Amino acid sequence: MSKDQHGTNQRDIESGVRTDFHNTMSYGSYLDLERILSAQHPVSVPEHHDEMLFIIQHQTSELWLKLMLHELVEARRLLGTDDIGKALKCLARVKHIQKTLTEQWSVLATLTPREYAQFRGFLGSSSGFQSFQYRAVEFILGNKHAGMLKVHEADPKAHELLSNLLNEPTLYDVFLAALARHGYDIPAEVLERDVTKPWTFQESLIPVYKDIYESEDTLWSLYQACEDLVDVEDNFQAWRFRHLRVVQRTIGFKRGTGGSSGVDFLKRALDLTFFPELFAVRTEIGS
Ligand code: HEM
Ligand SMILES: N[C@@H](CC(=O)c1ccccc1NC=O)C(=O)O
Repeated sequence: MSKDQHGTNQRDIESGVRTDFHNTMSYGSYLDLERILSAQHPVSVPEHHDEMLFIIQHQTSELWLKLMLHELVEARRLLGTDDIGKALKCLARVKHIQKTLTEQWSVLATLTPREYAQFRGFLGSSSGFQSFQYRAVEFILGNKHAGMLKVHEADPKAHELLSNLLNEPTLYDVFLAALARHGYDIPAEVLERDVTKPWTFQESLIPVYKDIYESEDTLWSLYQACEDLVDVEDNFQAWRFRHLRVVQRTIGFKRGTGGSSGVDFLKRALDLTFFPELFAVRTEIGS
């Protein structure tokens, strides 16, 4: 191919393209980029090059967590009004956000142990354990823990959000109430449980799920909702596992800045489950 066939290698800006934003909303003003892009404040002295990666990895995670919570709250509301199809739309989005959050660990995994050690001391006792949005997502999915509120006493808005979620039914509570309205036999003690407590395994739900999974008459959207909940739990565990592995390759078995034992503490989260009956029923499913 001759050189001049490549032309100017520059795209003309069409005459219709708007270029004057003195008096009209622009991309940057709509998205408040001035604020977002001036919110990275490395604390290391002298400033460590890799602290920017560390900050942006966390900030982008928090933005995705914000959207994830927004969608989970809406999915819970829609299940409460029997808008199952619309709730599934929200859960589908949640699942994609989770995938993005899990994939983005590979960016932080480029941080070597020595690079991190060079600015870790400047982080003091701050830790992801104090992420109120992460805790809010855990709460709405059923991993309630009243003791976690204490961490947020110095931040009234975060404390209020978590306190509200602690006292409200979880996504799963609302789903089970929807199943009851659709004629499934959900025991009263399940529907009237103390929602401030973590969900615990309910044997009585196994026949309900066996029926949903095996009957030809099951409403497709209810079946799909069960599978979406399984996906959400799977994706959540995948995030926890990637966090654990990145922590292990970065700080080994050092204690966490938040005061925990570190890797060992994170490992114990892998034993937690949001929707245990949806996994247990699989043992019972026949041909
Ligand atoms: C080099 C990077 C990271 C290291 C070494 C690390 C380390 C740790 C450790 C040791 C803990 C246990 C609590 C403690 O004692 O501090 C923890 C908890 C946590 N971290 Fe990270 N972390 C890293 C990156 C991240 C990122 C990018 C996020 C994203 C938001 C995150 C979110 C969390 C959350 C939510 C918890 C609480 C988990 C739970 O309660 O089970 N971490 N982290
Ligand atoms: N817990 C981490 C520190 C850490 O990762 C962190 C520190 C400040 C803000 C967010 C953090 N991310 C996750 O825990 C550590 O022990 O190194």
